[in-house]
Amino acid sequence: MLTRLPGRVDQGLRTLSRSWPVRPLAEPPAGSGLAAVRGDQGLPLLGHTLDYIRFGSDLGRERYARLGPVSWMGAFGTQVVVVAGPDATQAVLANKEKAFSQDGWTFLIDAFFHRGLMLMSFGEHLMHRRIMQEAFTRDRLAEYVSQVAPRARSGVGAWSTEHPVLLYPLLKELTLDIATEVFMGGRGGEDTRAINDAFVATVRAASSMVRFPLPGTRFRAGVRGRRVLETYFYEHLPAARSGAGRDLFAGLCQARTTDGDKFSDQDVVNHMIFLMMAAHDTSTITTAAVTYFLAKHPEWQDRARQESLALGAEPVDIDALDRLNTLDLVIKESLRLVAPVPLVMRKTVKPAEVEGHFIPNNTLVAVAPAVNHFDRACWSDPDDFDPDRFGPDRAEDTSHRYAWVPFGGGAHKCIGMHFGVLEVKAILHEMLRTHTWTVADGYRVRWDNTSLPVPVDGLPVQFHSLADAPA
Ligand code: HEM
Repeated sequence: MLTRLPGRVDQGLRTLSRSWPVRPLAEPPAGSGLAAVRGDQGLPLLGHTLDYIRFGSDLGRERYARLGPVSWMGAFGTQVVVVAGPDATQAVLANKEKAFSQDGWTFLIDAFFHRGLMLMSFGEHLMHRRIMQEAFTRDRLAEYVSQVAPRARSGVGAWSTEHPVLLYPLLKELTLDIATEVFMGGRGGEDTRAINDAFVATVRAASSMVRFPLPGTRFRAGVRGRRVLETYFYEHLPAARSGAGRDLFAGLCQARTTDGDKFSDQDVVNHMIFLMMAAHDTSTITTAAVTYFLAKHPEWQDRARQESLALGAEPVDIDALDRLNTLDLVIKESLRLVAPVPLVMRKTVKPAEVEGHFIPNNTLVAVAPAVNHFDRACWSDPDDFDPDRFGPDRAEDTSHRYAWVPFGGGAHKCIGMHFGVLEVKAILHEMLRTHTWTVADGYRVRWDNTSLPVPVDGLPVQFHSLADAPA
């Protein structure tokens, strides 16, 4: 749908986006020496929602170049301060003065992901994070990988090579399947379809334009989906609590800090619902982006395949995945070019200063990691696909601590980062070991930014079985 817009409509939207009168958000306190944050409302009510959906992080890049690292815009029916560039990102995410809470997320997704780890702030967050960390140790990750690998194998093995397939929905199905295994230990397998539907409804609702449970809306479906998920997890909780299961659900039940802190039943259920959401779309988007870039750059596909074939046909374990160095470079580059979480939300709990700008109390703040990923001060030719930029000789990602931030930074840095990359690697390893793939000549994927970026057209890919390849 988005791709069919004629070029002149895009051009008109771009011109409109830049044409609004720029004004200060709020006057800084007299004598503070701080500058006002400058920006514009955009369309009444909608603000810049439409241009964001259309242009995604390109909108952030344009505003960063024009308005600097701290600006504001109308969005989500309110005013949002947008922070971009590595120094400003560091100021917000490192949060030294404790001026930024997670309530920026609460505003958007609390109805569905109530009391997930990412929605907690300060002392309470720290306590919950310490407990959750126990479910993400390397030993635990090794167990999860041992459950991912067979699922990846059977999933990829079933994909058609007869004609082009829409990769994105296939990957979504596969990652949901993997989640049922790794997160739930296959428990409640008979309910998988209903749970998947409920889960999809909650995720879709998070990006709903309508923010009330009116009949027929995504929001209402999401609230219902949340209820289904709660019932489901509470039903399976006693078994997860009592057994010695090695899945994530059991891991959260068993997690204890050295001080003996542990999760209540309610905590476990809330965290599970959030974790499913946090893990699912992000890993799917990353796998889709890597597949796309490898199709566009067959020399990298070949290079990655050599390493996968060298591992042999045994299902991979965590140590084997760690040896796939080329895939590591490609995944990092794909996460740079297509950051699955392009905005990280915060809200001020007191007046704050970022890069000499004054942000009033109670203001929504959106940090834009995707903009940093194209900053010419950090990256050479940032629009090019060039995985070697992450190699030891160039290490462009170390040009600034906050140059490469697909997983965020500071106290809320993604707790599932290693698991996410391992899952993406396990799927791609299986794809590389068994197939080659291409996209149509001249094809360029377009990302829909209504929620997290997803390929507008489902990403058509033609797979060829390696078994059929000439020797
Ligand atoms: C490629 C995959 C992933 C990407 C790009 C990603 C990205 C992010 C980002 C940017 C944040 C920071 C949010 C903030 O600062 O407010 C975050 C937080 C989080 N992620 Fe991920 N994520 C990925 C995979 C996963 C997976 C697989 C899991 C779980 C198994 C997970 C669980 C979480 C949790 C629980 C948080 C909140 C951490 C906290 O607030 O302390 N993520 N993720």
